[in-house]
Amino acid sequence: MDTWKKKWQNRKTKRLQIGRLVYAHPAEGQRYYLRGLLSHVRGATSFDALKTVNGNPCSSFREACEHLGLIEHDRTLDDCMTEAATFQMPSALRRLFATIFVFCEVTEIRQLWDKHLASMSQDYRRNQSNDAAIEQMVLRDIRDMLQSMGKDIAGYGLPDLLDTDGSDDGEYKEVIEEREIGVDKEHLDLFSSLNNEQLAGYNDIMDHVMKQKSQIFIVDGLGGTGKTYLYKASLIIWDEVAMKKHQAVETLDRSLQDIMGCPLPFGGKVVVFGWDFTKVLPVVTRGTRAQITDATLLRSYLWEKIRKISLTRNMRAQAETWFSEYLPRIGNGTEETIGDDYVRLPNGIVIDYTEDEKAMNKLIEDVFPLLHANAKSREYMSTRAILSTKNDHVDDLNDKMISRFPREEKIMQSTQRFLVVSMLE
Ligand SMILES: Nc1ncnc2c1ncn2[C@@H]1O[C@H](COP(=O)(O)OP(=O)(O)OP(=O)(O)O)[C@@H](O)[C@H]1O
Repeated sequence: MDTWKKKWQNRKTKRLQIGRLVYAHPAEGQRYYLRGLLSHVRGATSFDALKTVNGNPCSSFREACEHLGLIEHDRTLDDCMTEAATFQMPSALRRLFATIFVFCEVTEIRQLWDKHLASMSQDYRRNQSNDAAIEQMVLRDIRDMLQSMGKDIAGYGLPDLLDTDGSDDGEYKEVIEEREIGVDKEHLDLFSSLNNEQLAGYNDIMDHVMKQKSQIFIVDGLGGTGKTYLYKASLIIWDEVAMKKHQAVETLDRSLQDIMGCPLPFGGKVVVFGWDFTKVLPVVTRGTRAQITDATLLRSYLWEKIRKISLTRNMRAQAETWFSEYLPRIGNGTEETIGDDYVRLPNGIVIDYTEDEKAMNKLIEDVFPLLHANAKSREYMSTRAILSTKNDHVDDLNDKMISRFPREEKIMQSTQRFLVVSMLE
């Protein structure tokens, strides 16, 4: 390699030398794009040559990078936001915007902002009609996310953020927002339909919540949204805890003791766990039965301290009496077994088996009868599903189902880098 001393000179040593380009961060602008070009364009003899793509001169290193496909065009990022807006919640869109801001080289961030502000602010619009206030709320949220990624929102041409710390009375906006969520009457009315067991459990839990509210804890040094959430919560519900390793629950116990400054279990908070140990247990890679059992909450020092409320009536399968009786027999291990591990499934829920292919087709036809005619019905498609224990079977079933859908298959490469397979008209 030659050396540069006001002009290029041959190296004096004849040994082969391999140089290395210095690193450049995307935020360094032209230097970053120049580095990109130097790493990919062979044989360029000048800066202008680097800026020439397929014989066409570009006005900047960045533009040359764009034409060479080395960086994403602003339009792809715009497409990415537009596409995400069709299925993502506004909070997820704001996070995406912040991620684009930090990790992609957007030249027209303001244009991206103007175009997608409406979709990024939909949730705020429910409780606020003032556009300027809504804009500030979105800006604040994005500012916070950028801060957590080590970037400052100022100086990029976004609207000015008014000087507030984003909280009322020192409260985090997430906490305020949570508190503002209303409960539908439909859900409140469910109380009146609880069965006796459920009602007893509900009253028991609410008694504890009321008692806990009258306790006062001395807290030393509380900070962070998560901590505030936990500190203010009257009741914490953790469903399907049977699938979790007991260490996870013990971590919550210690954290709450720490946050509440109280040595009682879970810092004195009322925590309700939902579980059913006859369902899925924690995953212990290549674990034996004993190791899996050892991982459950049953083996925790907390288990003895937990008050158990049993719900024994199967309300889901009320109409199917035989099923609501059969299922607990399996769970409790009282159903007759074949060998150690097998049980006989009633004929009514089994499809005839002759060979894999035929059985699979029969299964699809049983679960999705008249698929062709109903494929466009949301109600039909969303009320049935085939579950399988193995990914291979899922893939196989998926292929078979897709081939049965009417119209042509289109495969679209998502700008969010997922492969989306859609059935478009
Ligand atoms: N008291 C009730 N009256 C009528 N329907 C009920 C009642 N309780 C529950 N159900 C219905 O039973 C079904 C199961 O309820 P839910 O999901 O709350 O149970 P679960 O124990 O959490 O079930 P899983 O743990 O399997 O998810 C729901 O469709 C629910 O509407």
